[in-house]
Amino acid sequence: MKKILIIGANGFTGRQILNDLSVHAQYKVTGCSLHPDISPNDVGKYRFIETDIRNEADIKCLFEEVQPDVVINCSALSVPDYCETHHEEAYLTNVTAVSQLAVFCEEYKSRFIHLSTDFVFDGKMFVFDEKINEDAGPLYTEEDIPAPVNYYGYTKWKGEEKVAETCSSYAIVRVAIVYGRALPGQHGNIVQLVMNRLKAGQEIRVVSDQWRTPTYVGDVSDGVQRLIAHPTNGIFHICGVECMSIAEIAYQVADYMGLDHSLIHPVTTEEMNETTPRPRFSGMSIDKARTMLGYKPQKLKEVLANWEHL
Ligand SMILES: NC(=O)C1=CN([C@@H]2O[C@H](COP(=O)(O)OP(=O)(O)OC[C@H]3O[C@@H](n4cnc5c(N)ncnc54)[C@H](OP(=O)(O)O)[C@@H]3O)[C@@H](O)[C@H]2O)C=CC1
Ligand SMILES: Cc1cn([C@H]2C[C@H](O)[C@@H](COP(=O)(O)OP(=O)(O)O[C@H]3O[C@@H](C)C(=O)[C@@H](O)[C@H]3O)O2)c(=O)[nH]c1=O
Repeated sequence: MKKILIIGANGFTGRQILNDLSVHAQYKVTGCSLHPDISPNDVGKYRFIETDIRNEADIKCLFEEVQPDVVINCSALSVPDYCETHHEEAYLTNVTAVSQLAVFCEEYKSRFIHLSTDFVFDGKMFVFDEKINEDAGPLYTEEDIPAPVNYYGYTKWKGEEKVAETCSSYAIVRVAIVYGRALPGQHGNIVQLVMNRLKAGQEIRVVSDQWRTPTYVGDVSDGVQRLIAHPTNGIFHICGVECMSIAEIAYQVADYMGLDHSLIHPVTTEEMNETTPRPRFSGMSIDKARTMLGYKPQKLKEVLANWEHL
């Protein structure tokens, strides 16, 4: 039986992976997070340990206790606006703590699966004109060199580097705009936000010039499970297959859920006046994951069609 340790198990992605893995008899799953178990109903299927990964002594106890074969790190300070104004805190969680986890993974011979982001890219290699906007152009591959435009992206890139230089067995899993149904107490996502606003008859402004490859949270979990079974080293883009603007995401939500289109107001990044810079384009190619892992994510409309059963 493989002993799996999921860090950040109260988070949106971490909880999905925790729930999915704990139903499999071949895994003995431990979830760990900073705060108490967000949904303790499923106790018995997994163990839960409260730990602060910024504290080296806590990590040591955790590894000693769990003796993990695989560590899946879904913890992070994951709000770009917060990281932009809290550099020290962001570096501590997204880089220093990750580096410590990597050292312990090496000591305990654990495979380290570490989640990262499309925000390591700046989008500047793409020329934006009418034609390319229609067909978002080439996608970033795992070989492309990061050049983050915000501090969150910088810390995630540095975290990736620590994992790659320390671990003998590792996978870096880059995801983007992770969506699905969040639990109360978890942060939401743009798909859920649009749905809630439109259902309530409220207007929403959405950027029409930021292109992403949105990722269903269940597909992240599927990709991670494939990486447990297929212990290859390196970076993997585990995201959706469709590259679309945030406005296109909003329109698909309205279309497939039968909601009012006219409440959606597309705006440019300039008009949105976001405090944190974001890459205009960060679409990632899943060719590597498709070929090496057999990864086959769902399209947004497929997830929306099944939304009530998620
Ligand atoms: N959501 C998205 O759209 C995207 C996410 N990513 C990346 O994917 C990963 C998962 O993101 P997401 O699901 O949004 O994460 P969340 O923000 O939902 O969850 C992160 C979790 O990390 C835990 N955590 C934070 N600090 C500590 C700490 N010091 N010690 C222990 N646990 C801690 C928190 O625990 P608690 O709740 O107990 O405080 C929280 O539940 C991250 O690496 C993120 O950078 C990348 C691209 C897009
Ligand atoms: C809240 C909101 C967001 N947006 C846009 C901004 C942005 O491009 C997109 C998503 O906004 P969010 O604030 O949810 O997330 P944002 O901080 O842009 O998204 C990121 O999260 C971190 C963790 C990552 O690593 C990234 O990959 C990415 O998914 O939607 C709107 O257009 N209208 C809105 O009302």
